[in-house]
Amino acid sequence: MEKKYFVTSAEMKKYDKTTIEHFEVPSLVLMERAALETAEEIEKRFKKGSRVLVISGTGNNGGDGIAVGRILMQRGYEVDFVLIGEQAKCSKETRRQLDIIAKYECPMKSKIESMEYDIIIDALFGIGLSRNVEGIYKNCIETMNDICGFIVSVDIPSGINADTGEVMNAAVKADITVTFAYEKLGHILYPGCEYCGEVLCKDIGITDESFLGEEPLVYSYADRYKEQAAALMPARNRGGNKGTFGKVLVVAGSRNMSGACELCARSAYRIGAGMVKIVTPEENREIIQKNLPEALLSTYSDAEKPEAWEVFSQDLKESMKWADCIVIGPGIGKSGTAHRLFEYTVKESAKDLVIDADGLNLLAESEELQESLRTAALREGRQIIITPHVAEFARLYGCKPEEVKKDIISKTKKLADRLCGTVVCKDARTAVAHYEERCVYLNVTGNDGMATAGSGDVLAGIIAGLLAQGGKGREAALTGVFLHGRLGDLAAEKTGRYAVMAGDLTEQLKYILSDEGKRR
Ligand SMILES: NC(=O)C1=CN([C@@H]2O[C@H](COP(=O)(O)OP(=O)(O)OC[C@H]3O[C@@H](n4cnc5c(N)ncnc54)[C@H](O)[C@@H]3O)[C@@H](O)[C@H]2O)[C@@H](O)CC1
Ligand SMILES: Nc1ncnc2c1ncn2[C@@H]1O[C@H](COP(=O)(O)OP(=O)(O)O)[C@@H](O)[C@H]1O
Ligand SMILES: [K+]
Repeated sequence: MEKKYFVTSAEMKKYDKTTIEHFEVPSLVLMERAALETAEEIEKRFKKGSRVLVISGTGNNGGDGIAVGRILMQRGYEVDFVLIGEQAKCSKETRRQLDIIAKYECPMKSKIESMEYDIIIDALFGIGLSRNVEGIYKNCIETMNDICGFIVSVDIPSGINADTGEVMNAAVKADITVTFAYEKLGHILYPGCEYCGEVLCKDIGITDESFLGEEPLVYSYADRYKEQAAALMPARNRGGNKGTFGKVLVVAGSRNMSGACELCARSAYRIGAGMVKIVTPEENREIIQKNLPEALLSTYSDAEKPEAWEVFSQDLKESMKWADCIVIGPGIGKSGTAHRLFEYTVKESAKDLVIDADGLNLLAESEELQESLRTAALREGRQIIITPHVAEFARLYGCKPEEVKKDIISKTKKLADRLCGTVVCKDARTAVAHYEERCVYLNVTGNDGMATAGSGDVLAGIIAGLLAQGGKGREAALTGVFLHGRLGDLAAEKTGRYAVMAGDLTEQLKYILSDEGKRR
C-alpha cells in the first residue's frame, strides 16, 4: 500500500538534520531549493512587476522568506523586505540571507509601511513556533491578514501549531502554503488546515532516506486512492459464493430504533459481504423485513425474563457460530438486555468484533468487560475493532473530549494498546491505531456533511463487511474509514454538504467500487 506521511515538527527537524549532517547537504542548499520552489509558485500566478511584501521572522522560516524575495527581485518583481524581531537574534542561515540582500542593496525594514501589495510572503514563523503569539508578532499577523493581497505562507501559516493544528492566539489566513518534503500534522488537523489555503508540498532534497530506518509516526493512504478506491478492496473471487464472501452478524437496534440495524446491515452488504443477519427486538421485524428483505433476522422479546433469555441466548449462540464477524452496538441502548447481549457477545463468541455506539458506552462502564476484550485478543486471537466518536472515546479513555481533540494521535494509540485492539477515533480527521503497530493512520477523506445521525452505523457495517471478506482488523478499519470518507465526499458532490444523510453514503458504494480490479 502506497503511503503518504504527515510529520511533526520534531520529526521534520530530525529529517532536516539528518540530510544536513549525515548526508552532508548544506543547509543553505535546502533553503535555496525551498525558496526557488516557493518563488516558482508565485511566478505561475503573478506577472513580473507585481508588488511583493516579504515578512520575515528571525528563524530559518524568515531565511526562506528573504531568499524567496531575493529570487523574485532578481526576476523582475518589486520587493519590500520587513524583519520582525531583532537582527541580532537571527539564526545563522537567516543572517546569511540578510547579508546577501544587503549586498544587493535591498533595504530591510522593521515595520510594514504600506497596506497595498499584490503578494505577501508570510515567513514569520514556521515549524519552530513554540508558544502563543503575542505583542508585535500578533500585531504583524493581524496586519498581514488585513492587507489586501494574495498570501503565500512559507512552510506553514505563521501562528499555526505544526503538531496540533491549533491557532496559537493568532494565525495568518493563507491563500496558498508552500511546504517542504512532507506535510506537517498542522496542515491536516483542524483548525490549522483551514488556514493553509491550498497546500503545495515540494521536494527540496529531503527524502525518506533521512528517516534512517524509522518511519514517521503518522501516515495516510496516498492521494491516488481517492480516484482508485477499488484498489484497496480485497480481491473478489469470480468463483466465490455467498458463503465465501463472508457472514456478518449485526447485533443492533432497540425498540423504536430500527434504522441503526438497517444502515449497518445494508452497508455490510453493499461493501460485498455475502450474508448479513440482524439480531434485534421483535418489534423491529416487520419494518426490517420490508426495508431490507435481503437480511436474515433473529429477534428477541421479553429478554429480561430468564426463560425468554434462556431460549434466545441459544439462538444467539448459533448465530454467533454461523458468523465470521459480529458488529455490536448501533442503537442497542443501555438497557439491562443491551448489557446482557453485549456481555454475551464479548464472552461467549469466538469471532472478530466491531464495537460501536452504545456498545462502547457499556464497555466504558465495565473494567471487567475491557479485560475480557484483552483476553479475547491476546489468548483467543480475536480481532477487536472499536469505533468511538470523540465523546465515546473520552468516556472510554477517562478524559474530556477537548483533550482527545488536542492529542488524537497519541491517545488513540494508547487506547489501542490498552484494549489490545484496533481503535478508530472518529472525528473530522479520524485516527486509527492498532496495538501491534507503532504508526497511526490519519484519515483525510470526508466532510462535515457526514456529521449526520447514522453515519457511524454505516462505517461499522462497512468495516464488518471488510472483515467478513477476510480483511485483517487493522486493514479493514483503515480501508473502511478511507472509503467511508470518500462516500461522504461523493455524496456531497451530488447534493452539497447540507443535504447529505447517512443512507446516501451507502448508496455511493454502488459507484465507488465499480472499477474493481482495473487499477490495482
Ligand atoms: N535547513 C533547515 O533546517 C531548513 C529549514 N527550513 C525552514 O526553517 C523553518 C524552521 O526554522 P526554525 O526552527 O528556525 O523556526 P522558525 O523560523 O519557525 O522560528 C523559530 C524562531 O521563532 C521564535 N519563536 C517561536 N515561537 C515564538 C513566539 N510565539 N513568539 C516569538 N518568537 C517565537 C523562536 O525562539 C525561534 O527564534 C521551517 O519552517 C522552514 O521554513 C527550510 O529552509 C528547509 C531547510
Ligand atoms: N466534519 C467532518 N468531516 C469529516 N468527517 C466527519 C465530520 N463530522 C463527522 N464525520 C464522520 O462522520 C461519522 C459520524 O459518526 P458518529 O458520530 O458515530 O455518528 P452516529 O452515531 O450518528 O452514527 C464519523 O465517521 C466521522 O468521522
Ligand atoms: K510561515
